[in-house]
Amino acid sequence: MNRPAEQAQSGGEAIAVEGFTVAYRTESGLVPAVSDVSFALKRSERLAVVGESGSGKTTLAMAIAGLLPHETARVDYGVARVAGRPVDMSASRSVIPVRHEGVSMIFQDAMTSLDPVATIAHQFRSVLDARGLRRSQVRAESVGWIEKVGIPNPERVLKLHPYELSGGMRQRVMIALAMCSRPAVLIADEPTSALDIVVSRRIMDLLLSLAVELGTAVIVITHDIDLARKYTDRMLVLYHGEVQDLCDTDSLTSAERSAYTRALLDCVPRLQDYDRESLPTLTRSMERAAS
Ligand SMILES: Nc1ncnc2c1ncn2[C@@H]1O[C@H](COP(=O)(O)OP(=O)(O)OP(=O)(O)O)[C@@H](O)[C@H]1O
Repeated sequence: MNRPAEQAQSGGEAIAVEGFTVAYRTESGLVPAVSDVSFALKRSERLAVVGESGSGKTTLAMAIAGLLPHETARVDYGVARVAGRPVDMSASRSVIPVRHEGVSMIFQDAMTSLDPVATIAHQFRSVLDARGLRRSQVRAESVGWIEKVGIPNPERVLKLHPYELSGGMRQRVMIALAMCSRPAVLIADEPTSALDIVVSRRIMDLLLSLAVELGTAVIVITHDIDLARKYTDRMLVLYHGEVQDLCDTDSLTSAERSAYTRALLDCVPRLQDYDRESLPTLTRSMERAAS
């Protein structure tokens, strides 16, 4: 994909991980969820992580963001850098996970990540205070960010609580809060699956234009292959926690792709398939792709 603004921002490495492996601690011992994942992204690059339910997408995202505590999971890796600096990505020693510096994350449901009892102004303060800004600067930046994400009347919105906003507005506030720390990497876990198709595409357009402006690399976790193909440069396909393919989005349909990736693509519903006798399943499609 050729985006001039993006090229101006690109160049530097945003994130690099090598041999990234995560296992959950359970009563019956360590259960592997992600095995030996390696990738690197430049500033403004966009990676989609796709795969069926349970393939390890969220685990990968949470571990990279630093949101898995030590009691829950063990994280092993060879190399982990964010914005060129080594980062300790072993699961957080604290019971309350501490987000890795330079990595922000947004979730499907803004209500679960916004503090329900704090005003929007308070939530901006708690992020922007970390940058050592004066109170008046925090206020001005908060107003600026609310405007940037397309919400009118920012002074009024700052006084509201999350439950007083619509779902689309909450999602926009969450994006503003995630981006105002100017992260090198933004991880968006199913950012639009709770929204209708029109709002969902608008939110993706907004998120990615901010990422271009700030030179932030974006990792989108999604089940929506069409969304991934429209909005990302590269795809990482996971199955049982293992990488099946890591390729340019444009080459996703190439015959060189793994049987799993081809089966996953075969399961994307298409309008022209309306008269298919039975819907494709991953198991049947994989058998066909492998034969
Ligand atoms: N806290 C946990 N303890 C033990 N196992 C877990 C825990 N959380 C997730 N798992 C397991 O890890 C594997 C990967 O789960 P994960 O949620 O990362 O998959 P996913 O691809 O994000 O799925 P989905 O698309 O449904 O969100 C699954 O087998 C899941 O059951």
